[in-house]
Amino acid sequence: MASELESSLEASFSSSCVVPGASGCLPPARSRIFKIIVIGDSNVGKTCLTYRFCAGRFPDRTEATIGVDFRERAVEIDGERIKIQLWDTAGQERFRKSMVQHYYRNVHAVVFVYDVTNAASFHSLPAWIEECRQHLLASDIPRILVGNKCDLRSAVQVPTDLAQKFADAHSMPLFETSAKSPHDSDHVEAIFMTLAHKLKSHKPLVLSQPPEDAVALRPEARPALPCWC
Ligand SMILES: Nc1nc2c(ncn2[C@@H]2O[C@H](COP(=O)(O)OP(=O)(O)OP(=O)(O)O)[C@@H](O)[C@H]2O)c(=O)[nH]1
Repeated sequence: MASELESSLEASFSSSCVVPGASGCLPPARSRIFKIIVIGDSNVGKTCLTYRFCAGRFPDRTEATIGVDFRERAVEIDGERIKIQLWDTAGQERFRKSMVQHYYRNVHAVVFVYDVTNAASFHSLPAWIEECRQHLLASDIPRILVGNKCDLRSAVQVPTDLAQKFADAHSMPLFETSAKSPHDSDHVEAIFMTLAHKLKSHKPLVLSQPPEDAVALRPEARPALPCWC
């Protein structure tokens, strides 16, 4: 499944109409697709965050992710319809092994997640950053840091100023949020939409030739490092 998905991602376009020229069918509306991987320790809430953004609600129940789950949502930014594809990865090492190389192919952005009520999940972040480095993730792709479960105020173990220092040291913006309670702190919707805006402006793709039934893409010359300030 991952490899099928990746081959479609290599094109980074999708079409809402797959029968060119069929009567009554409008010309295909192509959307750019952005692959965002969501990584962090098990139980920090990666599934709930991706579900909140794509389904608009907190899931009734979750189980440990095995391998990877995909969720997708189409959004419109400045008149362009783009697809945000979230790869919800397994936090447990035993459920990651077989899939890990797939996560890191053709990635457009990374979301690092920790649980504000679990200091260990915060202290694991350097290991997740190192994993990205080992998989040769380009240093200029957008990365953000998300502290989840802010609704559990009395149980917070990771103070905001500590998390902010870490984020600053790694040139990432920090968001504190709750997948469960959308009114707490930064809104999950706003976090992913902010990322979508950055991707739209910083990762342009252009058609190399007008396609009939095939699309070839090449990235434009890369702009300078994105500024997250
Ligand atoms: N209170 C609270 N609980 C949350 C929140 N987000 C997730 N949870 C709970 O945390 C637990 C783990 O959530 P998941 O989304 O499955 O965690 P995960 O990071 O995907 O875990 P793995 O799949 O094992 O990597 C579940 O019991 C969720 O209900 C949140 O914002 N607030």
